Amino acid sequence: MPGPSLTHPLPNPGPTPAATMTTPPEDRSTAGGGRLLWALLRPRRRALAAALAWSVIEALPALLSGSLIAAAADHGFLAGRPGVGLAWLGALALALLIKAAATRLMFPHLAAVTEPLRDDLVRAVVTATITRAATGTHPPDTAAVTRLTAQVDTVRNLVTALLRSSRALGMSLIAALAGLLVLSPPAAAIVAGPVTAALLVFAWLLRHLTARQRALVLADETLTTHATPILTGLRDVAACGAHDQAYATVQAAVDAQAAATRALAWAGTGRRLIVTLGAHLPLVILLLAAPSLTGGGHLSAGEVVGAVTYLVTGLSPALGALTGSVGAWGVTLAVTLHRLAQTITPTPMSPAAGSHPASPTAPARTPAPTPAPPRSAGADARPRPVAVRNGYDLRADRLGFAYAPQAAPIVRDLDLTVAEDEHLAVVGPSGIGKSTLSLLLTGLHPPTEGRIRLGGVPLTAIPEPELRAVLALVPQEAYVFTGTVRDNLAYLRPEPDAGPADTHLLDARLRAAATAVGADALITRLGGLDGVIDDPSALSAGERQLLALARVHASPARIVVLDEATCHLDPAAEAHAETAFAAREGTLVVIAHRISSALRAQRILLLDGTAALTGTHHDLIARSPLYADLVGHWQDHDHPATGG
Ligand SMILES: Nc1ncnc2c1ncn2[C@@H]1O[C@H](COP(=O)(O)OP(=O)(O)OP(=O)(O)O)[C@@H](O)[C@H]1O
Repeated sequence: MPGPSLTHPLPNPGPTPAATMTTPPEDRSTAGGGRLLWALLRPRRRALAAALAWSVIEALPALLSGSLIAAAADHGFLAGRPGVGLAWLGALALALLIKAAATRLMFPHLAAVTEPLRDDLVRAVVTATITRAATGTHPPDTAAVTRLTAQVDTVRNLVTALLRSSRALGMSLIAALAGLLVLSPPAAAIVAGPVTAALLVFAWLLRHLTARQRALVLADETLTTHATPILTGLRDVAACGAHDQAYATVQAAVDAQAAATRALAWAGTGRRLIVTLGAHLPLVILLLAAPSLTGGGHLSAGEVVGAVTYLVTGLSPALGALTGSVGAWGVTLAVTLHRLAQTITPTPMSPAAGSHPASPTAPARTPAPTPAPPRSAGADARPRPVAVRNGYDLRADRLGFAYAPQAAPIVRDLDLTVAEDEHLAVVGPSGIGKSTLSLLLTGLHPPTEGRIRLGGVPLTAIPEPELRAVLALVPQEAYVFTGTVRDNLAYLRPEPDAGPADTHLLDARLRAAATAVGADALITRLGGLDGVIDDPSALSAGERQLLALARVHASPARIVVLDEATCHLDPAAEAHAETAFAAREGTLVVIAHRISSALRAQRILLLDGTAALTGTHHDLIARSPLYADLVGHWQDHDHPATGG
């Protein structure tokens, strides 16, 4: 029976976070989770039975403690025969030793249950995700796999913890009650009522805890879904100064998660009541009734001590820990298993929405999160073109940078001038510091040594909004947010004045930028500038790059740094986009990952870890064996058939 698919993991979020997380009625059953758990445990039932058998022996002290202490008191210490009393206590010590040995022998059986369980679950989750991707139009949703394998680990840890503690505690509880019944039926009668009431209240509370826990898991998943694209494009978020925009996209999910956590914590406080009702109350009643019970000959003094022992050392801790562990871990386990059960039931793909079907984890029935608010808090910080008095040449003097005070510097003593309107390519082996340099040149990381000046003004002296308006970085992973295509492309443009003529001009500028970088076909497919991007993760990495390139092309930036910003495009599309930036007014710095990018530049900067060389392609081929090696490697890679 197919359960609801992870394709639609979330209820429909509305404006109120608490309401958005309400679980739909058909989702309330945890039967799917129970079936999944049974399917996982069934092949290991022998190991489980062996672990349970050892638990019975582990419960020996709980069963015997009260009776042995009663005997020690009545027949030993109170009868003036301390030796006999000590012998009874010795019997209790022996029972505790047997318990320790049983615990030691039980553990391998427990491990035989829980360790393979994790492997089976991971296999099922990954298989279901790949099956879904193979039968649909989207690549495997790696974020979902990460999220789900985290849930698998949760399940493994919870099953282990529950089997380890609750199994023993449950046995102790039963053993303490059985021991009390054997020792003294009147005492057992006093305890029976409150314990039964406590267990009934616990059963009722469990339903609430489960609902709250499920709401929390859903809130966690919503937050992950909304936060993943932001985390992936974090550099682009920083480069665009889009912190407020990015936070606005996840804010509702963050608030909903906080509300769900608080609601669960409140429900959890009810567990304390259960211990009070089931263990503390019978103890008080027993102590109050003790004089009449002993006076009437129903109980001996030793039996009262024995009954109190059962309550204090058996029933109370077992009930407390059991309600704690089942109420917290058990509820989490039930909910997490239920989510996994939904996930690993392969389901048909959802029909594509327009030309852009939702990704496997994209909540297709879930309306987009807060539609792209025009940059709220960023309104004041909106980049405005700035006139830098002495032009736009970018000059680094004795530049140095290390990621930590004790770490080896990535950039050392670098002197570099990038002239206004120059087209520079930066090349070097992987990990040499090209991306780090791009962050320094655009002022996104302050250097640890030396300084960078723009038109003679240190970057640190230029206000951040002005800096962002002039210097634009397009990193490898582009940030595209939920909203219209226009919102995305116009993000770095100054706000047009209210008039329709301004809007018209802005649209023309955005369309021209899109055409220049080769994004026009994509934008037409998305529905034009008014088209809504519901789920940015449904776009391919190359499509997101095209949108980020068009956004920066349309911006007023005078210096653009492309840090492998075209790596997901094919060589022809890359050439198209780079040529558009080269033709655009202003300076272009390209972190090159293909020889063609280097060849297109007027000048090349080669980073080799100790020194930085600049020159044309031919200069560097003649002067630098490292550059010749890099070129050879690129040629092999780009034209393997020619053998370089
Ligand atoms: N945030 C960071 N914290 C610490 N070390 C970092 C950080 N970012 C990068 N590094 C390290 O700095 C060095 C240079 O990294 P960088 O990404 O700048 O190199 P790159 O030349 O761009 O590499 P690639 O061509 O592979 O993208 C690497 O050793 C990298 O591990």
